[in-house]
Order: sequence, then C-alpha cells, then structure tokens
Amino acid sequence: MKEASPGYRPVTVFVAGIAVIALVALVTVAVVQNKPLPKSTRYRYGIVLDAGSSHTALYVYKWPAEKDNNTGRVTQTESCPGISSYASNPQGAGDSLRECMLKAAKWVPSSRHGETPLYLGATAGMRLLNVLSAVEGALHSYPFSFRGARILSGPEEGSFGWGQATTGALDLGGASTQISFVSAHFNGSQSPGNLMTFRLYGNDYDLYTHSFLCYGKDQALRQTLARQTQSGQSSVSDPCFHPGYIRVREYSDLYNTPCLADLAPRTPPTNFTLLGTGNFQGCQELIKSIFNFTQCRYSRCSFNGVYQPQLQGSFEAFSAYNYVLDFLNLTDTSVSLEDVKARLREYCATPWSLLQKQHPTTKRKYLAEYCFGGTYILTLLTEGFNFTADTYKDITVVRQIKGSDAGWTLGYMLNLTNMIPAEAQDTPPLPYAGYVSVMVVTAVVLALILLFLAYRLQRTHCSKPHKIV
Ligand SMILES: Nc1nc2c(ncn2[C@@H]2O[C@H](COP(=O)(O)OP(=O)(O)OP(=O)(O)O)[C@@H](O)[C@H]2O)c(=O)[nH]1
Ligand SMILES: [Ca+2]
Repeated sequence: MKEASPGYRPVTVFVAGIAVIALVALVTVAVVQNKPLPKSTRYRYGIVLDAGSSHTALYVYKWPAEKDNNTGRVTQTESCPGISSYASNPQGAGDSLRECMLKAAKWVPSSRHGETPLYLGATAGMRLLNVLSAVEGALHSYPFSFRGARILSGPEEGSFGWGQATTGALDLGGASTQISFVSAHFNGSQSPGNLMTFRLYGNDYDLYTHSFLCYGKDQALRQTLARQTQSGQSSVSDPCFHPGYIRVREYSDLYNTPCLADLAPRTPPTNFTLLGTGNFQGCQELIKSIFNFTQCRYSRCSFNGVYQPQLQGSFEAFSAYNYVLDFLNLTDTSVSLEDVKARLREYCATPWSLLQKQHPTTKRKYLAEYCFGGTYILTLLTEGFNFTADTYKDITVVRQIKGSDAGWTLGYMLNLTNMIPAEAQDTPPLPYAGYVSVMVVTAVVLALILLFLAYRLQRTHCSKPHKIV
C-alpha cells in the first residue's frame, strides 16, 4: 500500500499563480502609470497683453499641466510701450512690442511655445482699429499660438476683473473706470446691459457691472481742464494742482481725444498756462462738474443716468486706486473717509516746490497729479458710486487678487481657454506617492486573500480521505 503524497492540486496552484500575477501586475501599473510629467512639460503657460489707454502690460501665466482648473498664477509681468500712441504709425506699434515678446519667449520653455496661447485685449479706451490690425500682424510672427487681438466690451472689462464671488471690483484706468459687484437687488430686469451671469464652481451669479468710458483718471482730468478752457482762455487757475505749479499746455493736445469731441473752443489760442492753486474743496467742486447727477430713469443711478443697484458686500479697488492711495498713504483699512479728506486738504495745499524736494525720485507727471487723482477717487466713490462713510470701510485697496496682479487679464484668458470651472471641482487627484501606496496596499491585500483561499483549498484537499490505488 502506498500513501498519497500531499502534492498540490492544480486548482490550488492556479489560484496561487493568479495571486502572484495580480500582485506583480498591480505594482507594475502603480509604478509605471500616472508618473508626474517630466519637468519641461509639467506646466502650461498662457500670455495676455493688456493694451490699455496709458500702457501695454504683458502677463505670463503658469499652472500645473495636470490641473487645468487650477487657475493660473502670474509668473512674470512686463510693462511694454502703450500702443495707442502709434495711431499715426501703426507699423511702429507692432515693432514696439518686440522687446517684450522676446522676454516672453525666454520665460516660457521653448518646448511649450507652440501650444502657449497668446491674446491681446485692448480696453475700450483704445478704439484704434488700424493700430490693432498692425499689432495683430506682428504678433503672428512669434512662436506662440496667437489667438487674436480684440477690443474688450465694457462689461467684459468689468466682469473679468471681478475675481471673488463675494467681493466687488473697482478698477480705475486711464481712460475708463469699472465697477462690478454681486447684488441681491439686481436681476437685470431694470437694466439688462449691466448684467453678466456666471456659473462658477456650481453656483450661479448675477453680476452687476458698468464701465464708464472717459471717466478713467487721465480722461477725467482732461474733462476738468476742458471745463476751464471752453472759452479759449490763455491762462487757467486750477485748484487740483499745487500752489506754484506752472505748465504751458497746447489746446490741440488737450482736446485730441474722443472724450472731448465737440467741446473744443472754436478759435482757441495755441497754448494755455495752467497755474496750480492747491485747493481741495475747489478741486472737488470742479470734479463734480464733470458728472451729471440730475437725470435717472431707474429707481437709482450712479451718475450720467446709469443704473446702479444698492451697493453690497466688500470691494477690492485696484490700478489707479492703488497707485494714488498708496502714494498718499491712504490704503490702510483703518483709514476713514474723513481721514482721506483731511489728507487731501493738506496734500493739495502743499507747495509744488516743497513736494519736489520731498520726492526727488518720483516721476514729475505722477507727482503733479496725486492731488487730482486722490480728489477724483474720493468724488467718484462717494458722489458717483454712492459709497458713504460707513460703506467706504468695505473697500480694500489691493495690488493683487488671489496672488495675481489685479485686473481683467487672468479672467479673460481662463474664459477664452474654457478653463473657468462651471461646476464644483472634484476632490483633487492623489499625488504620485499616495497613488503608488494605495495600489501596492490593494495588491498585497488581494494577493493575501487569494493565497488564503489557496491555502484553504489545499487544506480541504489534504483532509479528504485519499483514494488508495
Ligand atoms: N502714480 C502712478 N500712476 C500710474 C502708474 N502706472 C499707471 N499709472 C496711472 O494710473 C492710471 C491707470 O493706469 P492703468 O490701470 O495702467 O490704465 P490703463 O489700463 O492703461 O487704462 P484703461 O485702458 O482705461 O484701462 C493712468 O492714469 C496711469 O497713467 C504708476 O506706477 N504710478
Ligand atoms: Ca486697464
């Protein structure tokens, strides 16, 4: 009689084999698949040129390639020449951006050039189509994926500058100014032209937005000068400039803007002399004269008959709000409206000669215009947009929103590349190390279960009485 050897049954061997193959396969997949991208392709880039009325700014955005919804962060900015000054020489406008574009080509890795979108957005203050088409031609010659140059509409300029759902945006440019905020009192029924609807992260927003062309800081200043030179005066005493400030200006230069169309005196002298008197109150009265507060066919208006719902929530103010209030040391959140007035009263009255000594390195043009700029901001916010001493506290002056330079460029690019997530984001993907760990643990558990099954099968097999041959 021969006792049967405890040999393994084919089924046991099969199950154990599967267990080993499963383990090897899972670990291999975990290690080989889903590896982080090589360094050179780990990020995507996007370039936006903001062709404003007073300057052109270049923004290079960068974001992780795996997370297209992880809105880009600006990595580099560059101030380029303003193309609006090339109206009589459109070719020159294209050439003027060359240096800036070469810098962008250095910042973006060359392997990414071809797929990097390049946009040029001109703001409403710059309706110079001939310049725009010349620039368009020039931008095609760079290695990026040029997606066109166009003029933003007022609502686009306002709404793309709006970044956070709960915070309104105040943008003061050279030619135009924008106000945008979410208001529970606004659904567009009164004034559909001011409504922009957004679906962001699963929520719908009705955004009120308006862009006032000719009410940017530079054009508003021109409007005040026009108010004082309409009869062709040869000398003007201007309360918005410091005592002792004297400057000779040309009529043709002042009135050379669509904002003052038809306002120019018929037969003006060539020049007028601007003499500063440095009087805050007089300056505020002068500024008020460029707003129309009388007509409003809606339940409420800001100015010039433009509908504006009741202000709501907090606001972030940027561009010239930031340049001017920062210089005047008025950006601290503890600063009240009364503090602003007191500072301006004292600042505007400061003699020009003293100011120049106090700020020897500040650009003269900027230095001369902070009294006007500050007074204009105060008047625009309180008389124009109806901020009160109480709601003024809701305004924060910022240079950046969420780590990016404040402005419309990021929102514009994200919108055009379809990267603004309409729905709430899924939970973020596991990092590579986490992914490998989960896969290995799953594989080991699976293999253990299979081995255990194989063991049980073997045991059952051994405990059965063997047939004796
Ligand atoms: N003091 C100061 N003023 C600045 C500076 N940069 C720009 N400005 C002025 O601030 C105002 C607004 O500037 P921007 O926001 O660049 O205006 P913009 O985008 O060219 O103009 P829009 O087309 O109307 O948007 C203009 O009057 C500029 O001359 C700065 O660094 N310091
Ligand atoms: Ca601007």
